[in-house]
Amino acid sequence: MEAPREAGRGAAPWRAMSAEELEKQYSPSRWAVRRGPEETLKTYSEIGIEATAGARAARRSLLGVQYGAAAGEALDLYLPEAAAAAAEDARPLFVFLHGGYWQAGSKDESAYMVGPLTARGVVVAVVGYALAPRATLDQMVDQVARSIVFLQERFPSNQGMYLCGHSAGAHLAAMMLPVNWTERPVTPNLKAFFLVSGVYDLEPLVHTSVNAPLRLTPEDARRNSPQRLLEAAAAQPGGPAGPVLVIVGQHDSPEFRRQAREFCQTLCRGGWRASLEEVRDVDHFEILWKLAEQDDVLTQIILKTIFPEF
Ligand SMILES: N[C@@H](CC(=O)c1ccccc1NC=O)C(=O)O
Repeated sequence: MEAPREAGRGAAPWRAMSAEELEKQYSPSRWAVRRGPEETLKTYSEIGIEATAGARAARRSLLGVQYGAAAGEALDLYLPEAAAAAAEDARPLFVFLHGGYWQAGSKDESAYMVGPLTARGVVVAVVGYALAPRATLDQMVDQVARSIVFLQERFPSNQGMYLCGHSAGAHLAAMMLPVNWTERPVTPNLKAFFLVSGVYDLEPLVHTSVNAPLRLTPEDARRNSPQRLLEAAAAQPGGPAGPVLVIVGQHDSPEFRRQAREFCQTLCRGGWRASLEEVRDVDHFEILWKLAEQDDVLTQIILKTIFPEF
């Protein structure tokens, strides 16, 4: 059975796929090369829990800081070595959004990168957001925007805000690109985006099991697709923010890799300083859990973006 098609929409390859193939393309664990799907997801969770416990044991942290009044609107802050409190404001701020298809995952098992980044004096914020079916995608996008405003107000002298998301979190981070911050209480000092193994055109997901708790219509999907929004918009009002690194694993599925390529092309056409980074020999999950390693290639890309002079 072929995935439903809408007359007039482009010849995107996913439209010619069977429902079974589409389901597989958007099941990242089925593309892991070193372990089966179940073991992959189990390892991903174990490493996330272990890295987060390690970060909370080794670093000063402020947990469950509410950026909004609703349930789920909280973030964790991880602070570098005991700098003078005032100095914390004048540091780079790395903001992370976890994956889990907007229906799973949490800030409490996502502090993978805290060790290497705080060791270099970077403040790390791991943002939580409400999940489906309790929250809609539109509400999650608004929560992320409000968390970024909150962080800018909490760290007004920050040396740059670096927004990173993995998988569904990369989607939520990408949805910040078209935001007109003049309509928000403060304009964040966004210096770069790291979009890791994301989805940017959500319409294919409407026809997979991912959509069960989200219940997106094709219109909901298009409204929440940065690929669609940025095709129509030029670079961010007031000029493009800093570099946008669209990152994908060599062993991500062909659809995830196509989405990364096409989104990067759209950004470049819109005047953004975007680049495509394919990380060799990692799958959808290894690409993230290796951020716990100081010498990991993606850790080094992030650090060289934050500290170009080093
Ligand atoms: N059921 C999915 C799980 C998944 O896609 C996922 C799991 C953890 C973190 C991110 C994920 N993907 C997108 O956000 C799979 O089979 O790969």
